[in-house]
Amino acid sequence: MSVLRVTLSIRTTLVLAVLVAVIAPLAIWLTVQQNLFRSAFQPLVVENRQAQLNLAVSALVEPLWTLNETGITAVLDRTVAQPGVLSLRLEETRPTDDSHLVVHQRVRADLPPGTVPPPGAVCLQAPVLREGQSLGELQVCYDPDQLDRAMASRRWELFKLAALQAAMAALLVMGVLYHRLIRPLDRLKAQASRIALRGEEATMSWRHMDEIGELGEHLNDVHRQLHTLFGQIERQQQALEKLALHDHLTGLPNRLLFRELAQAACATALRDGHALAVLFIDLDRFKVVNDTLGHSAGDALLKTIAQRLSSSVRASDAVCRHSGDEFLLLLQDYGSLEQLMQTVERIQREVARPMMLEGREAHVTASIGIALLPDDAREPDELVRHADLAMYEAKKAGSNGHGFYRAELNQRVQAQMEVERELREALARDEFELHFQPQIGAARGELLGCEALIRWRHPQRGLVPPLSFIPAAEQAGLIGEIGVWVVRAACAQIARWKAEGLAFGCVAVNLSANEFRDSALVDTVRDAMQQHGVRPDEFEIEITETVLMTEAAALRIVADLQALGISIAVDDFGTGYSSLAYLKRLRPRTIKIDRGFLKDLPEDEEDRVVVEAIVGIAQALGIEVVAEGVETEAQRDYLCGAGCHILQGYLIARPADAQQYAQWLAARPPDIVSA
Ligand SMILES: Nc1nc2c(ncn2[C@@H]2O[C@H](COP(=O)(O)O[C@H]3[C@@H](O)[C@H](n4cnc5c(=O)[nH]c(N)nc54)O[C@@H]3COP(=O)(O)O)[C@@H](O)[C@H]2O)c(=O)[nH]1
Repeated sequence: MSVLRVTLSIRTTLVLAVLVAVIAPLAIWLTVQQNLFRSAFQPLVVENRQAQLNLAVSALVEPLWTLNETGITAVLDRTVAQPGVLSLRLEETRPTDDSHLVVHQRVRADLPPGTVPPPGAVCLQAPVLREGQSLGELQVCYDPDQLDRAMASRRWELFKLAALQAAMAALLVMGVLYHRLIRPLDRLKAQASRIALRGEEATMSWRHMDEIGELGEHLNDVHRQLHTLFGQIERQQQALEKLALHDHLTGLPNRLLFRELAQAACATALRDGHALAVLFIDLDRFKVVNDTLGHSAGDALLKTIAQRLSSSVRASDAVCRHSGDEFLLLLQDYGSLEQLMQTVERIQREVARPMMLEGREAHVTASIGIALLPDDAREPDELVRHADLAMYEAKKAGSNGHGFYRAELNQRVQAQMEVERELREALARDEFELHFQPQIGAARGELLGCEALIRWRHPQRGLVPPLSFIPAAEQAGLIGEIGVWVVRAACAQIARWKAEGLAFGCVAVNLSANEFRDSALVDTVRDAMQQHGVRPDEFEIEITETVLMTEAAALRIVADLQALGISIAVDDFGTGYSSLAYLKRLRPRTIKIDRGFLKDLPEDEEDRVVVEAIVGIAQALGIEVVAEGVETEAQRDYLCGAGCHILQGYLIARPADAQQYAQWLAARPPDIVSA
């Protein structure tokens, strides 16, 4: 069903309605009036005509009798001038001479002469009698439209009167409607528009408390409520925006806002040729403070540093918390490089000031990397990345340092990223392989086992040693996947040797510190051993001392591995913290003296002292000592004499792939030590 949409405004509708309401009754009234008039005046007209005729006839008796022509003419002229009379005709009958007929005719002055009676005229006639004797006959003809004419004239008068009344009524009604309806409606409309546009001045005063006035007051209420509501929403929105763009702990802009500020600042600096620097700040020793004094102290420290950084630079510069203990500074128009360095040193001095946390004095320092626009980069993300690289480089040189970005840092990062990409591909293409280096008993030379050492068979570069890719894998977060591969590959190899009937002893694998962050390592090892039927005495894990010192979860994971029956060897012993407390708690099966202590043996006295001390401690704790990197017979003899239990090194065999190692096992002399 189609809906007819009426688009007439209320104003137009009301005007039309008022006009119809005034004109229609007026027209009806006029029509009724006319009919009433006609029916009332019709008989009067007839009577009036008859009376006129009678009057004229009476008036004619005397002149006709006396043959007074002047009198006759006067009566006739008077009669024809009567309203409604068109013409008259008097036939005179002379008493003296009947045969002689005198006829008098009159026509109304505005009619052409000779038309008696005019066509369509209503004619009345009567004899003129004197004492029963006929003196003549008078015929008077009347205008048939006399009444209509009279009515028309009256109708026009009535119409003018009625129109005047109607106009006055319409004006009155329109005036009332305008003041009480149309104008208030217009005001309502304007008020609603202002509310819709959220105008401040939307409240209106309403004098008449009629329906529209009440509606207007309601709108005032609505406006007040909306105003309050919008105010709340705006405040909440501002709070949300602040939350989204600011760090909730320090209140500083976060990296999102920093990016926006930096974008605008870079554009202005490039346009105006001004200097601009981005400083990447990383706090040294924050982790130590956080770990020792607790997280609330760490939070307080970050807030203090945020205040110190903000007060160290101008209000036009931007300070932002990037993440954790990292901050970004945007220094606009910093002046000369010398002035920039003064600012950097001021920041470092401010950060390094001691502070009281949890009743204890604490202090941290700042490592700062600096990238400059436009020399180092032209857009914010790149400036931040380069400043980060410079900070990383500065930190490597020691804490509380600063350094500028250099292009070769980026090249190094590019190379690192390339290695990472290649490592991912290597994992996917299974390009890694394990090599094995034997470990033998120092006293009798019997085979005790081997160390599994990873190699990367690179399609172009050939066999790549682990030190060329393990650090990159650690940085790329790929060391976990590589560790899983090593564990599974070692277990699979053990299963193959067992299937071939080879006596291989115990296989030790190397795992990095990062791998001891995730307790899933225990499941990986258990699953691999179960899958390949490896016994716990056939499998060993080598960890470095630093793992135990730096990874909080490592001790728990090591304990879980030991609970599986797997033995632990502490690698590179003597190069790290060499904490006796850890040794006592961990109880590894072996410790491996780092080959750095062996290379100048037996000549170097200090190395001899270290080796003998390690052997002494190990013996006291019931731990066996592996001497790795044994290259000469003199080293071997000294180490055997010093009490080392196990030997590993080129003197016995170089690391070899599984096939060569199996051949070595099959061909090896029965007693290599005593040879
Ligand atoms: N996380 C993992 N680390 C691993 C893995 N495989 C090896 N590594 C670590 O890489 C480092 C270098 O290993 P590599 O190049 O294989 O060198 C080993 C031996 O070849 C070398 N060695 C052994 N005997 C001698 C010797 O007489 N002289 C000499 N100059 N070098 C010798 O020592 C390395 C073994 O050292 P260690 O592990 O400390 O016993 C090395 O730190 C490996 O740990 C892996 O799968 N995952």
